[in-house]
Order: sequence, then C-alpha cells, then structure tokens
Amino acid sequence: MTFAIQTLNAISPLGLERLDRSRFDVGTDIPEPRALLLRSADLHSYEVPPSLYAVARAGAGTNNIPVDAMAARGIPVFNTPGANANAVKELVIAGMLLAARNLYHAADYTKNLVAEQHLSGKELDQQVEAGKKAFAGFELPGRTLGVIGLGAIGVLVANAAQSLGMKVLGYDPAITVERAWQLSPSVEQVTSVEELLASSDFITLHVPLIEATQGLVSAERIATMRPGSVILNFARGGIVDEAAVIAALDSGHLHAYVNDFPTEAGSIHPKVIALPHLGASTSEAEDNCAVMAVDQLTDFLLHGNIRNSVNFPTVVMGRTPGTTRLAIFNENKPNMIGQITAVLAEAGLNVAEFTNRARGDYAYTLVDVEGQVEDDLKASILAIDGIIRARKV
Ligand SMILES: NC(=O)c1ccc[n+]([C@@H]2O[C@H](COP(=O)([O-])OP(=O)(O)OC[C@H]3O[C@@H](n4cnc5c(N)ncnc54)[C@H](O)[C@@H]3O)[C@@H](O)[C@H]2O)c1
Ligand SMILES: O=C(O)CC[C@@H](O)C(=O)O
Repeated sequence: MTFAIQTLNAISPLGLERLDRSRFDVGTDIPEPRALLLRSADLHSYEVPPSLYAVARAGAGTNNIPVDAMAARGIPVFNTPGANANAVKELVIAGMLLAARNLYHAADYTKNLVAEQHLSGKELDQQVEAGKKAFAGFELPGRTLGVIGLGAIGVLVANAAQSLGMKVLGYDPAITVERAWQLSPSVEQVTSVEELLASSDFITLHVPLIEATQGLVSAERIATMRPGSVILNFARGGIVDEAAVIAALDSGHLHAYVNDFPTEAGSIHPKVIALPHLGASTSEAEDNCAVMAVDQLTDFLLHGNIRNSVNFPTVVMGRTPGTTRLAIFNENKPNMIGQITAVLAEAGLNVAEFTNRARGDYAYTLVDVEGQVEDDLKASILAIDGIIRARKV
C-alpha cells in the first residue's frame, strides 16, 4: 500500500528525498491525498477530503490550519518545533541592529546619492560624511530587551541578546521545564506583560497567534512603553495592533517597528521595517523543517506514532514482530478504553501492547494485537459511540 502526499508549498528536497517512493507518492496535484505537507498555505477554507489522514506543517506556526476542526475528524496536525528557531533568532538580532543603527535609511541615503543625485568621487565622499550624522544610532549593551514568549525562539533570542551585553526580561506564564533549563540564568522572568513593557527598550514577540494573543500589543499597552522603544514582531502580524503602532511611531513615542508581516500601511511607513516573512527562510531552517516534518509524517502513516502534533498527544510505541497494530482516535470520555478492549476480547484477540493518551477533548490509542485481525474488526470499533477514526497500520 502506498500513501499519497500532497505538497502545498515548496518543501526542501532534503526532506522530500527521505520519502521511500515504494511507499509514498508525492506531488502538488493529488486528488485524494492521505497527507498534506505544507508551510504557510492557508487551509481555513480547504475542503477536507475523506482520504486525509494527517497534515504536516514544515514550520512552527499553525494558525494557517484549522487544528480543532482537524482534531474533530481524527486528523493530527504536526509541526516542527525548534527546527527554524535559530533562523528567526538571527533575524531578530539583525532587526535590533537595523533599528538601533538606522541602517535601513542609511543604506537608502547612500544609494540615493549615486542613483538619484549621480554623485561620484570627492563629491560623493563629501556627502557621505556630511549626511551620516542623520543616521547616528545607539548601542545594544546596557539596553533592555523584553521577550514575550519563551519557547524555542524566545529562549534563543533571550540568550543571544544577553550575550551581546543587553539586560533581558522574559515573560511566559507557560514556559516548559525544558525551555526554563535552556534559558540563561541572567534572564529575569517577569510576571506580567505590563511589567515587561514598562521596563524595556526593545520588545520582541515569540508567541503563537491564538485567541489569547490576538492584539496582545494594544494601544493601551503601547502607551506604557518607554519613549523611543522598538517593537520587533517575527511571530505573526495579528499579535500587534499595527494602527496603534503607526500612531505611536508618528507621535514619536516609538522609534521603530520591525516585522515580518508587511501590510499596505506598514510597508510604506518610514519608521517601519517590514520584511517579506523571511524568518524561516534560510537553507538550514528549510532543510531542518522539511526533514522533521517528513519524518514525523511517515512515522505516523507507517506506524501510527504521533510526535509533535499540535492537536493530539504524543503516543509512540515500538513495533512487536508478529502483531497487528490498530490506531484509534476517539473522543475523550469515560469507558472508551473499556469498550475498545471489549471488542478486541470478543474477537478473540490477545493484546500485546496498548497505549492511550488524551489531550483536551480527544484521545488516541495504539494497540498491538497478536496475529492478524479480520477486516470486520475495524467496523466493530467504529461502531462504538465516540470513536472518530480507526485504522489498521
Ligand atoms: N517569522 C517567521 O518566519 C516565523 C518562524 C517561526 C515561528 N514563527 C512564529 O513564532 C511563533 C513562536 O515560535 P516558537 O518556535 O518559539 O514556538 P514555541 O511553541 O516553542 O513557543 C511559543 C511560546 O509562547 C508561549 N506563549 C503562548 N501564549 C503566550 C502568552 N499569551 N504570553 C506569553 N507567552 C505565551 C508558550 O508558552 C511557548 O513557550 C510561532 O507560533 C510562529 O507564529 C514565525
Ligand atoms: O515556512 C515559512 O517560510 C515560514 C514559517 C514560519 O512562519 C513558522 O511559523 O514556522
């Protein structure tokens, strides 16, 4: 049996090469895909075909995918946490330097001297020296960076800024133990966004775009920021009230807004540096994301294992020779396990391994039974109230 995987964005060949072509068909035009492999393609109005088993996002953010609706259909959505974090970290550091040293306008100034004013030689030298004072900037050591979201990217940014001599504040009410261990001990964790904004010269956002973070940087909060501060947004456009930022740039309250999500108003504003969603656009990050996404997807399709899903729990079980594996998605409600095992017992099947984990409203079961199973077993499992999907793997 082969699995058809449809790619909806350009995926690094390093990832695609890992797909064993005797088991996987890959293409951009696949009418009944078993899986989707994508980056930023928007799935919110995608009509999910009954054939679809899984979605793999080669990247971190999954706001382009209706993850809850996918969960309700028993479709895990995978992402690749950390795989592009270094690329984003480097761009954030570049963004701080672009803003602090006015590099964007400075480079424009010199280009203009030649392209528009046609200066050369001594005249050019004179104007270079005469004009440079307009672009004098400030240095990073001693300045404070506030990091909102201490996940894969936020921790790398915090540690890098700290090693550049900055004071770093961090805010993340749900920081994981793993990230807390990675965070430099010199980074001071604060307990509110307000505290962080009031004490920072730069703030950088590294949270997902979800209901709770939509408009997190609001007009009210911007008003509490230090005069002359800089906002860096390499997370998602919707986390910032851009109209409020532009008003604060116009009034002189903010120095600059550096972001990865151009809008009509932002792109042409002289104090906005808007990059074309470049955060993860390095060959290294694209390779890392593609490899991780493909490996997670194939492990799920071939073995039912779930790692790094944003809508189902991690469930991983090694294969036992001589057994048949069933992968079952169900609603998270009482007596589901009892009913599944009762069906297996009725079919005279001996369970070799069994794992069940729940996450929110849904749960996932992997069960290895000894020997082969009859085709009608799947129908008996699907007949249990609350079972969403079942498959022999
Ligand atoms: N510009 C780009 O190309 C690019 C690349 C990668 C990621 N991103 C964006 O950056 C986001 C973060 O990526 P990541 O890899 O660090 O993800 P991550 O999941 O490792 O970290 C996100 C962190 O945000 C925290 N968080 C969630 N809600 C919060 C809140 N209200 N206040 C404070 N902290 C909160 C979480 O606890 C978590 O620690 C992604 O969701 C994506 O939108 C953009
Ligand atoms: O795929 C990309 O180029 C961007 C990915 C980035 O926004 C992410 O959330 O990982």
